[in-house]
Amino acid sequence: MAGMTGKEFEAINRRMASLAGHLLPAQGAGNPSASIALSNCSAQFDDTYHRVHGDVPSHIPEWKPALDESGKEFIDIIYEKAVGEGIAKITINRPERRNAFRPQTVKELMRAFNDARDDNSIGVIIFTGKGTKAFCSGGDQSFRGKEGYADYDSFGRLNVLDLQVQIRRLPKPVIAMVAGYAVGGGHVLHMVCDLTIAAENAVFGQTGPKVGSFDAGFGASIMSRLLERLEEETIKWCREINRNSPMAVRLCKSAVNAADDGHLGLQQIGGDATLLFYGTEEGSEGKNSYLARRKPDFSRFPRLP
Ligand SMILES: CC(C)(COP(=O)(O)OP(=O)(O)OC[C@H]1O[C@@H](n2cnc3c(N)ncnc32)[C@H](O)[C@@H]1OP(=O)(O)O)[C@@H](O)C(=O)NCCC(=O)NCCSC(=O)CCC(=O)c1ccccc1C(=O)O
Repeated sequence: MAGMTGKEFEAINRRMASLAGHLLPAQGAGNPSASIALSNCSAQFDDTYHRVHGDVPSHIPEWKPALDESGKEFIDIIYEKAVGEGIAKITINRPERRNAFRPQTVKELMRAFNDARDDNSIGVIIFTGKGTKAFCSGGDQSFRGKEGYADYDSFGRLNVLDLQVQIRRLPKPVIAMVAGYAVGGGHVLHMVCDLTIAAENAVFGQTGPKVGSFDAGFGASIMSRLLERLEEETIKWCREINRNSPMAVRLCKSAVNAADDGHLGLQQIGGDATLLFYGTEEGSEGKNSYLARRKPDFSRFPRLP
């Protein structure tokens, strides 16, 4: 297991702060043990924002089982939504395999993430593993063949790569809630989330070479750990994020990833610009004139300096 450097810790702290929309105490930077302070950071502030909005509650919400639009039951995951608040929770449910993922698991995760993305009532998604021993121990090695991972109705493929991209591009914050091992492909899954909240027993690492695998993609990057009252802390972050403007949160996520993601990052943030433009009268004039078979009249829209 590798620890974080001060720089990495500072970077992740800044990343968390940008999504939650508040400043972190200065002593948090560069000190891994200061991640404990994150759990109390909103309570430490006596400012207008906190006077207006009050403290963020951390009680566990009432979770209701959810299905995606196909209505098919999930086998390898648990998909839930908090009653009355915009939080979805997606849990890998294979604790007997330390939540290793097989193709079935990955397919179900993709369906659930898709549903959470499309559900307007959801503002933030928690991604976790069942039990306290593991968040996820990576690809289930008993399903590994020469062409990748395959189960009864699939051919060999590294389908978790699609899931990684899906989470990275999903325009809502995804929080990894990690207890126990997050290793191999499981480590990569927490790395593609926007924030990781970890229990004290969390262990992060790249273990691929031990089993003749490796991740040359998102696998070798920052790591985080430490924090008690895991679910309460995670829920508190979800609620704080959900207090913010949804479009601003969406654009923050795009912006945070844009530079690292190159053309894909540009496509995401460019797509967000298109989305905003569709909501304007100027954008609508183009569509309306086309549908009405008339010339568009863009003359009433200013050419801003
Ligand atoms: C996680 C452990 C350290 C936990 O140890 P411990 O608590 O002692 O439990 P165990 O008794 O070892 O495990 C209990 C039970 O679960 C089985 N199990 C655990 N992990 C796996 C797994 N990954 N695959 C299959 N089975 C697993 C274990 O065999 C036990 O079963 P019993 O029948 O009860 O004996 C420890 O379990 C451990 O080290 N596990 C292996 C960790 C690992 O090496 N993971 C795989 C790394 S490779 C990978 O994830 C690639 C994924 C991928 O798709 C990919 C490919 C190419 C490029 C990129 C990627 C990518 O993911 O990004």
